[in-house]
Amino acid sequence: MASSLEEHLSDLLHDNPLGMAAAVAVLAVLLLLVMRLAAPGKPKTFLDPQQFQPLTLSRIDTLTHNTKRFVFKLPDPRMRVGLPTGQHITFLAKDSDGKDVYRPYTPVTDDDTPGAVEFVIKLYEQGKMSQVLSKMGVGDAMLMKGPRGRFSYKRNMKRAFAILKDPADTTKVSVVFGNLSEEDILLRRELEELEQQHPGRFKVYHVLNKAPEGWQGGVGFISKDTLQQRLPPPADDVMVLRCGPKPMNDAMKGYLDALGYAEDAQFEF
Ligand SMILES: Cc1cc2nc3c(=O)[nH]c(=O)nc-3n(C[C@H](O)[C@H](O)[C@H](O)COP(=O)(O)OP(=O)(O)OC[C@H]3O[C@@H](n4cnc5c(N)ncnc54)[C@H](O)[C@@H]3O)c2cc1C
Repeated sequence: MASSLEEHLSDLLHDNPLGMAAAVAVLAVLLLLVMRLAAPGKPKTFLDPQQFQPLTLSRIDTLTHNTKRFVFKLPDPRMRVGLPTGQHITFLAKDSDGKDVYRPYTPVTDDDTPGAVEFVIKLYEQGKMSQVLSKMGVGDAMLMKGPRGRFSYKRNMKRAFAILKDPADTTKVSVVFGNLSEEDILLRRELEELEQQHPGRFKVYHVLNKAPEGWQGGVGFISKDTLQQRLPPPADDVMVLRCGPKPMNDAMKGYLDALGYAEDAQFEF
């Protein structure tokens, strides 16, 4: 039997060497695939809450006069970052004096994205981490740890912010977005696209300190009246999330308290 199989293979190779070579190549690829699938221990997610690990920068896009998108490559193209919605990642770097600087950042890619994680970061001339990020180039590494944060989102948890791609989630989102000038509005096109794709479910209202002539949105600081007009009134299924500089967050908390939003219906990142 063995010798007849050998003879058969030898005849086959002799008659059709290219076909045989292709069959061997296909078999080798299949074997590799089976070995990869069966390989134990390859992590599916990157983040480790216990330790900082380096991620290599693979692309930098300039978005506005002071904001860049930083794309980091995960160690395996199939790997995901491993960050639940609403949580953030801590970056660790050395400042110009050699001291450790820790800063939190929230990726703009979601946790289904394989092989990469992207951040949109505003860079401040005097900011410690901003200075490190400004000097980074493709191929440089940043130390990251996570997930971090007290807020974790569950579908339909509250009308807080939606997983818009989840058709079973009926959460409605109202964003009041304050900026200094029109040039400072980040991801404006993406936000407008979300409004168009989810009419009645996703709304953005822009407020500018310095508004151009003919501006349709709010002008000045975000006021108590703006919040009253643009947010759903307090209710058991309404939650307000604040994110911004401390003086602004403190002012918003005062307005939200006065408008009757309960303590546990407010969250500050
Ligand atoms: C949960 C969470 C998620 C976040 N996610 C993001 C994100 O996705 N993208 C993002 O851009 N930011 C994000 N932030 C903000 C981010 O963590 C940092 O606070 C921000 O990048 C500034 O850090 P920095 O070290 O560059 O500035 P810092 O050194 O902390 O300085 C902060 C400010 O003080 C000013 N300043 C510093 N030193 C001086 C000085 N000597 N004189 C005058 N002014 C000075 C700086 O110009 C800057 O305006 C997030 C914050 C939180 C809490």
